[in-house]
Amino acid sequence: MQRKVKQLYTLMNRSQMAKSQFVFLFFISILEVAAGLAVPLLTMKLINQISDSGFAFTSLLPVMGVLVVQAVLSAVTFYMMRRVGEGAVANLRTEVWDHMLHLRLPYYDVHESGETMSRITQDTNVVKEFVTEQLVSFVSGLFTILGAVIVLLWIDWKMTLLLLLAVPLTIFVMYPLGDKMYELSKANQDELASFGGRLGRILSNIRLVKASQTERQELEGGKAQIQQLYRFGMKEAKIVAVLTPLMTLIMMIVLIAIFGYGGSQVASGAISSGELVAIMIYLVQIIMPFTQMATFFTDLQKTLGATERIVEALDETREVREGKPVPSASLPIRFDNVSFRYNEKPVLIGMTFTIEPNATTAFVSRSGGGKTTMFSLIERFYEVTEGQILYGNERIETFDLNEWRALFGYVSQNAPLLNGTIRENVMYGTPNATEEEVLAALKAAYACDFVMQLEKRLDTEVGEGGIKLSGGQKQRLAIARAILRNPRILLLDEATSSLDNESEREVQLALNTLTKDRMTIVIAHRLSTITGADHILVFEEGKLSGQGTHEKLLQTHPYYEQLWMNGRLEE
Ligand SMILES: Nc1ncnc2c1ncn2[C@@H]1O[C@H](COP(=O)(O)OP(=O)(O)OP(=O)(O)O)[C@@H](O)[C@H]1O
Repeated sequence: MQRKVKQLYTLMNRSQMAKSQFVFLFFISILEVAAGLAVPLLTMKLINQISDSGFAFTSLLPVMGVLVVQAVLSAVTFYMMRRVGEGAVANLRTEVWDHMLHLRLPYYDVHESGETMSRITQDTNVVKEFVTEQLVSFVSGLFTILGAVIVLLWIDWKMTLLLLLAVPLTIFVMYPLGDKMYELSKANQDELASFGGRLGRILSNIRLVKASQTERQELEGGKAQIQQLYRFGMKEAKIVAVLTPLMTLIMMIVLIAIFGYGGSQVASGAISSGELVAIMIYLVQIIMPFTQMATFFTDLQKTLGATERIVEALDETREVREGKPVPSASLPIRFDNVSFRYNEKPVLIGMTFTIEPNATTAFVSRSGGGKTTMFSLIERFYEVTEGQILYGNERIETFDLNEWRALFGYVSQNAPLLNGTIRENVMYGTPNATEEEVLAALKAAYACDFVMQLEKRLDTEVGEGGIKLSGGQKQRLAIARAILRNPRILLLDEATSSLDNESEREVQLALNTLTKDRMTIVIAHRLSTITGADHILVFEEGKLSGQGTHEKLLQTHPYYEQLWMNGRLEE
């Protein structure tokens, strides 16, 4: 528990919560509490005065004055409280978002995006509600209780001790329930995150779901999780349902005891009726924050659960971005005895080869042979398990990551598009491009004609993942994006796979312009598209089994020859 509270404290510190504002808030709430504590005393005075010398309007003024001051202070406290809390949580969200964007790719191999989303939105929201709503009212409640108890001790210490009997009783009730609440809320948040993950996964593949008619199956899966969430909710409800009336019950018992005792004191003349009224108002002032504290502790437990999950995510390693500047000359990329595995199974074993600048190099293997993995290693999405990859004579990990990734343009098999307009998609990664440059890139990618026929042209929305475009159109936009980026190194993954003959010819022409005098690495699925490559690397079983030009390989490499005869690489 202590460790978790410390975690929350560190997290709030990390969120750069404005300390000066917090201190100001603290003082204002003390003032508010002081004003509140003065009210019963002034009321006592008023009643005593009325019973001594009758009612006079002016004797009301002090109480009214203090009530107005208290109201103003309360408004300021509320506003400041929200300001500090909202500010802190905005910073926290920014930090989590920033962190998520810069995590190493392997994190996303094991965490679903929906789960990550829930961390950024829901967990931070739990922290926010706690900081903005509970924390300060807890502090001012604590002051109110302390102040009221001190004044009560002064008025009648015996009665106050009777009142304080409620404290151990309450702690006895609250502590075990609070622990249970913590476990529940963590399980609940985890389930919610996993439900978010499911939603993201299913909704982004809704076409597949419909085509496979798996709506019912997905509904059942979702329903099971919804039911689980319901059960958690109900368990939580049971605890709160018991806790709140239990607290009220304890308070009522104390109240009745005080009433009985106080009444007899007034009857015997030991205290005045003004004093009894003051005692009663103090009691109300104490009871209100006291019952609130029951939810404070359950909320604290909930918040600690959320905090732990945020801290877990923030503790994940980020990509190291700083490094040497990348040399300005085009240099070869060399794989020097590189081995790589994602988990247990090795994907690449002892690879040694060179990719020359200003040339087109093609990777050939059966499906699953590790071609995409090599792209990922070159782009530094993953790190090699053994050996090294060199740019010139330097290991690629030593370069500044931003500069390194800026070298690449990537056109992939499934042409990823983001939701947004055609313009936004082409300019993604090149935000400063001019209208002319965008149009030139579209033209070079043979995409200008179809874009100009669209009603809104460059401002046409492509839909989620480019759903409103054909496969070939998407691919040509991806090529236009790469052309606009004008990268030093071009990575092509089966760039012409979803085009008909006519578009394929056009795109091939565009690619020829794009690849000219540029280091280009192509993943080949159909050998016909790479016969003209300067250099072809053939991989088998995770190892390099041959290299050379198409003609040379046909003569010297039986496996390559066999692939060529088959005309296809897929199993
Ligand atoms: N993120 C990952 N985590 C674990 N294993 C992976 C991951 N990505 C790929 N693999 C595995 O690594 C092996 C190589 O995959 P890779 O995608 O590099 O092959 P590929 O040659 O590009 O395949 P294809 O031609 O079918 O696109 C495969 O066995 C695949 O299952």
